Amino acid sequence: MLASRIQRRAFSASARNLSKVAVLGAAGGIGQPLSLLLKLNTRVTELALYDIRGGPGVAADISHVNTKSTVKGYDPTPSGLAEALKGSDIVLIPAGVPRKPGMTRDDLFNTNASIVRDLAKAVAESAPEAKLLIISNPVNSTVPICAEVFKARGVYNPKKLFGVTTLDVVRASRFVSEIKGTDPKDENITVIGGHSGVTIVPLFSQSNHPELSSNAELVNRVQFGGDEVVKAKDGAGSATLSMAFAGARMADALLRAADGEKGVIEPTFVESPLYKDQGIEFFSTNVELGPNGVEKIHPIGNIDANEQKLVEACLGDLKKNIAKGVAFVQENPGN
Ligand SMILES: NC(=O)c1ccc[n+]([C@@H]2O[C@H](COP(=O)([O-])OP(=O)(O)OC[C@H]3O[C@@H](n4cnc5c(N)ncnc54)[C@H](O)[C@@H]3O)[C@@H](O)[C@H]2O)c1
Ligand SMILES: O=C(O)C[C@H](O)C(=O)O
Repeated sequence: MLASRIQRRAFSASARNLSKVAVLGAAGGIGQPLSLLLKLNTRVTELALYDIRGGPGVAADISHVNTKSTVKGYDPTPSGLAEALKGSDIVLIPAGVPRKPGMTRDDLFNTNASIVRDLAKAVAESAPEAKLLIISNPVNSTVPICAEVFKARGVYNPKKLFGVTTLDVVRASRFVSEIKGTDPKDENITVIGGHSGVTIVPLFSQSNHPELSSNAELVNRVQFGGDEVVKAKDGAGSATLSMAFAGARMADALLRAADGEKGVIEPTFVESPLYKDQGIEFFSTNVELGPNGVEKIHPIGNIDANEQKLVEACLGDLKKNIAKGVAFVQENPGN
């Protein structure tokens, strides 16, 4: 009995991968708490923190947290960025500007598109095998930007590129638990589509509370939850702490899948066959994760008439957002 427990423990320890995780934009509002949460994740063995300002300071601070992983901050130079990326298994990108009240995520495109394009180039050159998690908005466009950059360099692997939509799932679960007086851990809400306004489609008909799909106020709150935070922060940015939590959850899901855990499923914005016939290359649904990233893309499943209308509204906007990202790289390939 004891021997088999020891054997099992020895197996799980030896089966664990060494995992280097890099955060690009690590000194920002999301980057700092995200890096801290990654420092607390025992599956992370090496944490590489890069930012155009403040990376080494954040790294020195976090490195005093007494968990086993090593933490290093890198200089804001091309060679610092390359060093940070080299050997990374997972790269998270929260670099870029956040919204102010009155702005849409698409209003961030002009600034963030080139930031993400240039960081994606560095990832394609220094860590083409890494799983790349894009947080920078507008996610519906920044993910296609990364795909184009990778394609141009012949290193695109659609199984390894993810738009992080986990915050929508986190919010949906929390908002439902507030209405129903339940524990959010028991409220698993699938959210599909993209990550902005009407492209965010919660599927309450598939949850413990199917009747909530007709609760227009709740659906609207999930779709525009980001605006709530932007308004409350009153010019000081958008969601950072809840986003760090969500980003750390997505990274953990990939780390668990890489360690061989089966049945790890998260909704995430990936290249998807589901609406390709309508010219929509990327879509978020539940995705089963494995050691190589995307293992299986789930279909949207049964949805009710309310949700069908939401999906229709989503597809139009999503198609435009994706096309904008693709066109940007084609017209502005950069260096
Ligand atoms: N996907 C989501 O659900 C989600 C949620 C919240 C915020 N966001 C987005 O995340 C992004 C960051 O938000 P924030 O609140 O952390 O902003 P922030 O301004 O606090 O931090 C951004 C950081 O990026 C750094 N940066 C800028 N250009 C860089 C570059 N070329 N290389 C490396 N670092 C660079 C900045 O120095 C800064 O430290 C925004 O675009 C925001 O809209 C996405
Ligand atoms: O709302 C934003 O601009 C940030 C983020 O996308 C969010 O959903 O909170």
